[in-house]
Amino acid sequence: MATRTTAGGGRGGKSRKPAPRKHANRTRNSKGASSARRKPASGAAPAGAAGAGVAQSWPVRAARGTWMGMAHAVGGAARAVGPRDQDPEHGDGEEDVGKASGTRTAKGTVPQGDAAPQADHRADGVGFFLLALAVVVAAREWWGIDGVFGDGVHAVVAGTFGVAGVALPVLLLWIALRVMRHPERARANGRVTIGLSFVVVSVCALVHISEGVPSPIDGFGPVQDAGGVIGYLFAAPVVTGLTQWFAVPLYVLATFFGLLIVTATPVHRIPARLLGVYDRLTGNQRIEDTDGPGPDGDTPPGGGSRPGRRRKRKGAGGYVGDEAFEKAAYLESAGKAASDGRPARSDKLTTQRIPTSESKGAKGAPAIGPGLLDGENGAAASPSPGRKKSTPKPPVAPEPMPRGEQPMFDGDTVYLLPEESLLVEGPPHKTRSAANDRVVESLTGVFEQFGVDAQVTGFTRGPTVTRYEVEVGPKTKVERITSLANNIAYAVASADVRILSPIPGKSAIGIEIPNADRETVVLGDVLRSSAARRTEHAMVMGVGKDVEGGYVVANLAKMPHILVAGATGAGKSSFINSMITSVLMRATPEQVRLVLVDPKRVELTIYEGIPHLITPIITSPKKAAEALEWVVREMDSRYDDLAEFGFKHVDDFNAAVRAGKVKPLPGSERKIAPYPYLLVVVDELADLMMVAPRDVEASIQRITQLARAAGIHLVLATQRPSVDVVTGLIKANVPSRLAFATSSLADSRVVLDQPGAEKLIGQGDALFLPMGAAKPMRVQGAWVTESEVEAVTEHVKAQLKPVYRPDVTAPAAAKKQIDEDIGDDLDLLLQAAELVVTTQFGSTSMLQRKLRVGFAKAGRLMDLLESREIVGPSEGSKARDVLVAADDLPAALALIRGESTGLYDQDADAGDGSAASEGVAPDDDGPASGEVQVAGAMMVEGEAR
Ligand SMILES: Nc1ncnc2c1ncn2[C@@H]1O[C@H](COP(=O)(O)OP(=O)(O)OP(=O)(O)O)[C@@H](O)[C@H]1O
Repeated sequence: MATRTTAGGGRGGKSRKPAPRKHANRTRNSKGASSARRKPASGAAPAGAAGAGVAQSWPVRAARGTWMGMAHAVGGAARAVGPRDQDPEHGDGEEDVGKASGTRTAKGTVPQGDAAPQADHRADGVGFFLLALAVVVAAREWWGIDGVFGDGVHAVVAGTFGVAGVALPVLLLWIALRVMRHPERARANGRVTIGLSFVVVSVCALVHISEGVPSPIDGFGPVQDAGGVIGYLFAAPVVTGLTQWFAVPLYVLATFFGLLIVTATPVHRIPARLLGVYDRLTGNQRIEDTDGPGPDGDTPPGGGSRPGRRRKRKGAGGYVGDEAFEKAAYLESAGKAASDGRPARSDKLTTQRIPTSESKGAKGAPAIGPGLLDGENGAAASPSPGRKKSTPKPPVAPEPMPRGEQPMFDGDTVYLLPEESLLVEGPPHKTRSAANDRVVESLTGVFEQFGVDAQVTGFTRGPTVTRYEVEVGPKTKVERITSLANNIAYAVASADVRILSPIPGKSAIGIEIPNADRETVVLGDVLRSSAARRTEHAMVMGVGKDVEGGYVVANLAKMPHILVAGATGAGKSSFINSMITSVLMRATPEQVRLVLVDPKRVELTIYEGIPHLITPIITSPKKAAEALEWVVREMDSRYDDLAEFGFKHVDDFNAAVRAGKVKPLPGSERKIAPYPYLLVVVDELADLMMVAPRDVEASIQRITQLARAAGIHLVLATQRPSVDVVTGLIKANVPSRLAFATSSLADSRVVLDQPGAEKLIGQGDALFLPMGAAKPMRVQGAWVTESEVEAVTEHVKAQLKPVYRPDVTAPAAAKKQIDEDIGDDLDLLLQAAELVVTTQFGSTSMLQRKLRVGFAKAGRLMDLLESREIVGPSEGSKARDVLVAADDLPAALALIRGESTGLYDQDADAGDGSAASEGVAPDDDGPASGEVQVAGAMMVEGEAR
């Protein structure tokens, strides 16, 4: 079996030898060098065969200059007419068939760097030549211009292609326009040439057969009037050997095949492509693929409503179903390499207007900078000069914002997403290297040595590991291979050999062996891949590359929460960096807001001051615990709004708000605006679990159970995936997992519920188990350098200052009046209550044993439980009666915590956090609830523009 080529290396297949990295670097350097060399010539001299260093006489230079001047003028005109599709993968825009017109650019995107104008020049030269040729051929073949020259042209054209030569001008014109309008698509030229060759040869052969397969021996005239020399050469042998009954279908098929190659259409995508062509012709817009796009209500980063998308996805009731059950991870399909990706986003897509707030004059604060209005709370909203200053400890809880309201970005500001060019391109993907061949030899050697009837039938090379496929003979037990694991490891000199038996979906055993020459997967390439471009959802992040070299991206909104774990140095922080950078690259602060918790104090500092933050980066675990409680309140408050306006998901609510369908209740002055997604990132869960395990666990549980529909998503990272940090409760509610190398098998089991992560090789090598997936997929995490992150954050910070919510890290005003007699024992008391109620066994000695406390302490806890009517009075040595049923445990715990309303009782607590803490009347008070400010933050009216 041949090596599968899935990424960067393109679809060259077996024949294409991947360039070693060194060579790739050299190529890039030489490109840089040559462009530097050419700089003084400033576009006059094309990159040509003459070479920059060869001196040319002035007539030659003048002729070249004139030619290229004309070529460039024509090329420029060709590029200026109409929209140009941008497709980085295939260089052809075929992928874009059926894509919403909003993804096209009116101006077109010019390839970046010094190489871009050079490429344009070269392309113009070639294109202009082809154009001229088309005119010459048309002059003779169409308009019958006579003369010696004309006869010569006819002899060549008709002699070669026969009557099919009539179509040559059209073909030449198409190629010329393609070359001039899309110089960046040069990489696809090989494919297009092969496809066209198939078409031309087949058509000539068919024409020749239809004319009775005339032979040049009988005179050249009939050959010219049939399929020309090409037609003869291809038709005659097949017709002679196999009759025309075979030849005709063969060449019809070959024509069809050629067209598929030219348009880069895999057979299974033919219907979608045809549909796309139909849509294009009729101006219809629809989702291009079944598993691609984000949930309804996604707005393209640049706004712009997408009627087709909505039409297809919206059900009759307007609710699209539980989008979270759609796929969380997108994989680039085989062959869709994107290492040649260039930014395809139009200016339109990267721009978002943040409109002037004519609303809420009472609350609006004065502008503090050009185009910027500060938020409600001047002090809290000012840019954060440094963490210490930006997180002043208020002596009293600051005045919270009204329920549902979020800080607004005001002002007539145009927000531009960062240019994709801020993220560098990585080296091309290798599909095979000498190291792979050596491993194949070693494996074969091991099988021979131990007399096992097995063969390495192929391999797929990923960036970090290669999966070698082994097929065993008919009477050979699969276990014989697995039992050779140690010998294989010895033979290939690597301890990290992982055997998959079988490879899912294949009758073959997979042996994953680290590459001696591993590659770095750069985030920029992942975000430019077709997998990433398939959806414009703001919460899509670049994950990395899988073992087959295909890019993997994931939609954080569909995870809907993820646990990231791995030993120190395994790559968690790098993953979080890639994730946040992905969000910054794709989402405006109006679309996604971040709560970053960084108890380690070093990892996330670089993001301090970005406008996506809803509160300064939280470094204190205690404040982090409070922030989680705020998230719970925020979630409740969003739920209230959804219920009030009759929506089930924040996406639907947002879509309705954007469509102007959500009106404030009569008498209310609420300014209704869409909610942003809220992404809460905790970069060391263990630190939080140390300070307030119960509170943190309770908040996480509540958020993870409910927050999905409210657009709130958690990312929990830890280097200690032990059961006391990742408790059963947390695990049960965080469905997506990403395990980097763990230090033990037990840790791997905690994260993934299965072994495997302990065999990973670190530095971003990970097992990814998105929600709903049966088996984890191995990925090499995307890498983004600090300077790239800095460039991106500088870009976003330069445009908007963060507008912080003042109440995120403030303890809730209504929070718990913990009884004095409990003192510091709250956590223990809660555990005691839980033990007693769940076991229905009121024994002091049990508390002693289970909680590991002394007799005196256990007795005191029991007395406290008695005073709260959880257990009955002491009956000597007998166990006490338990007065609370297991079902009522949450309410009992809430009572101990001093929460006036049941935190766990959803109905009772709807609006509690907000109403009680924010001093507005509770929901059931009609007029007051109508006056509550809505859902404030995200004024995305600008999208309509
Ligand atoms: N995706 C990646 N690609 C290439 N190298 C990586 C990748 N991820 C991590 N590394 C390498 O591993 C080193 C450690 O990574 P990182 O800091 O992300 O680990 P960590 O798991 O966060 O560790 P800690 O828990 O100690 O913070 C990085 O400095 C980098 O050299």
